[in-house]
Amino acid sequence: SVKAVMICGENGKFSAGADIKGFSSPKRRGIALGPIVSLIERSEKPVVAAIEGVALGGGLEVALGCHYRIAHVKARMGLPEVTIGLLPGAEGTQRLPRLVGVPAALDMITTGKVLCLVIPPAWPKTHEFLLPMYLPDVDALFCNSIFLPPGQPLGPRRLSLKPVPKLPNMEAFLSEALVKVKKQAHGCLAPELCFQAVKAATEQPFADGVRREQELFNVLLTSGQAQALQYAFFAERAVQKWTTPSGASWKISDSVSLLSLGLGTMGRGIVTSLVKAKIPVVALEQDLEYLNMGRKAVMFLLEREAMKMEQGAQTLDFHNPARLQFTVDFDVLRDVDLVIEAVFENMALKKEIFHKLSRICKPGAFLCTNTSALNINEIASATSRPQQVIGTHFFSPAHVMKLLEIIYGHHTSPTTIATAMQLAKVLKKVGVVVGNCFGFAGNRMMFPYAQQAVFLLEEGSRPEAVDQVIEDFGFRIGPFRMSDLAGLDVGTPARQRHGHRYSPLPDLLCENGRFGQKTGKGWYQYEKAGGRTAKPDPWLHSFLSQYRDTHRIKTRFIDQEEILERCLFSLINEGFDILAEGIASGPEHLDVIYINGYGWPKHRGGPMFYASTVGLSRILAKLQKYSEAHPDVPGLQPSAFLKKLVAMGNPPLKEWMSYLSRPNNKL
Ligand SMILES: C[C@H](O)[C@H](C)C(=O)SCCNC(=O)CCNC(=O)[C@H](O)C(C)(C)COP(=O)([O-])OP(=O)([O-])OC[C@H]1O[C@@H](n2cnc3c(N)ncnc32)[C@H](O)[C@@H]1OP(=O)([O-])[O-]
Repeated sequence: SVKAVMICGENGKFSAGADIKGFSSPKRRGIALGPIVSLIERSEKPVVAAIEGVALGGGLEVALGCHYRIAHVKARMGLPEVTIGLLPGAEGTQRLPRLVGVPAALDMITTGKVLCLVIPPAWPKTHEFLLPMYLPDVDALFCNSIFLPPGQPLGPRRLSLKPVPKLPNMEAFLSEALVKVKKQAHGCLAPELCFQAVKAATEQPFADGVRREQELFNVLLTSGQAQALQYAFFAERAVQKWTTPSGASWKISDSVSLLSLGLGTMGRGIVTSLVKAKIPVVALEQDLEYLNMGRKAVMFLLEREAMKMEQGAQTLDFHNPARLQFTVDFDVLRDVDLVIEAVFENMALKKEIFHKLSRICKPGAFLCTNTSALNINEIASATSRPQQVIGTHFFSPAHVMKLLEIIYGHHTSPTTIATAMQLAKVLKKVGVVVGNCFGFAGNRMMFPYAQQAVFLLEEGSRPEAVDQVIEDFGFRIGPFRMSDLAGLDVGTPARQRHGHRYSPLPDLLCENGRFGQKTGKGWYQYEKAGGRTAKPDPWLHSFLSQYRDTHRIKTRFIDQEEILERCLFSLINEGFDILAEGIASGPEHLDVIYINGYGWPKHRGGPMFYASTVGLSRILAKLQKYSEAHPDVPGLQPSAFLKKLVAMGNPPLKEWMSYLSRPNNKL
């Protein structure tokens, strides 16, 4: 008597796919999802997938095995397996191309993009995928089952029986698509294997394609990259549940409307970020000249962002003064809930501004500083409300980079921290709460890394050699290309004197007018000032050899392993000190910071996860070797916490913090 079967989710969600936690456990439980999807498809009764909320991964694959799919207009669908180092393993790589064609299927599966329904006016009702049906009451739909004309044969509704739509130039299309997939993978395996699975659908019958899909899935499942990406998935969620040594925790939060202050490079990106998040903003500059320059830059960025937004998605309303206003008048700050200061990295200037803010802003207003390293407590001491002062360290370009490092001072209240975390969420950024020290967490780990890179030049290497090793590891950009991009005159590595080795190389280049891309030469040479194409520079090579002669530095050939280890292990070493001091509350926090703020390759999980895969004993042994060779470089002396973990038998990353009796919190 059954007329049709309806598969739907609960709580307004269809399904987010397989339980990712299940993949990391060696003994994966239960039978595979693929055969279940095929069983659904073989049903003699019509099966309809009623999609609300999300249909992701295995969830969408179940829907593809149904004969009909109907979706709520706000439903979101995708096959995001590639983002966790896998591929759709329930026959999705074979069914999706049969439904939407190879180009669309490849795009979805190799990028993991999640699609919203964009309902064009003249929606072709025959195109049943993403059929825009409201589901006010799934049961009513079920009773009516209005979609299923009686007696319609189910054969044509079974995607596995449908041929993959042909392309006139399939071979050429696929080879071009493969080049693009490889280019965007940056060393990550999954995108290319996703491509291979979809390619199999164009060449083999369904059953053979499914076998090929399973082979490729199993290769990825056991790859270290899948474990690293799944670790990063949960780490990004773990950092939302922040706590501080003083006992503040994530369970409280507040809403904000806000004003940003200062329109330097960072300020422009921050304003753009806020306007994109539909937060009313007033941008304030020191004088009209700077204000007009800043306004022009912000409007340019916003025009570009508006063009990038999907057609039909909400537009950016930034011509409306109620949404975005520019001024030089400090008095405008009276009514705002939150201020973000983004002026020059000068403590005296920041204290002067915070003193002024403290007098002008309403009592409940939060005062945030975008400083990248300066002492939050000292800035807060210039106000009468230190409990409402916090660091909100954006990363350049602020409207693109996902990381927002949130730094609490000694007096910062839990509500202030929670409000800053809420701001990160509203800006669709990843907020990470850390303690106050020079360089906080991210930059503090970056100092020894950048310092080692320059020392390697002194000892015989070249910028292009160091950058090559770091970029082959998976970083988008090596330390010297980064330094040229940021400008050598901006924040050179922390100079350590008092008997500790330091390198004047960056300053000497500046004295030679070599600031990087902005002057057309720095560690590399460029086609022109502002040029982007870095070319090795013979001038620099001879400058380095003269420099070595002057300082009587005996040069030697430095192999790739030493370059990688001295840069990354010194960064990781600093991370262990940061954990021991309670500046960060767990290794996941440092990994999320590096993945989202410094371009650490996500498929390697982050510096601390990477350390756990290399093995702490190996890292300790290498640091001991390098610090014996360079006794005047503190950054290479192994962290006491690292030594303790090795002495305790290399516990897994999840247990590291339990070995800290009580972090000697410096706050
Ligand atoms: C066979 C098949 O081919 C293959 C092999 C697969 O199917 S592989 C799996 C493919 N599916 C995915 O990749 C989807 C991943 N999830 C998401 O994209 C998002 O979660 C979301 C669905 C869009 C909701 O976002 P949200 O912002 O509203 O909440 P949240 O904070 O992200 O998540 C809320 C809580 O749910 C947890 N969670 C979410 N998705 C999960 C999943 N797939 N597995 C395990 N836990 C998950 C998450 O850790 C958090 O836990 P806690 O921190 O609260 O303890």
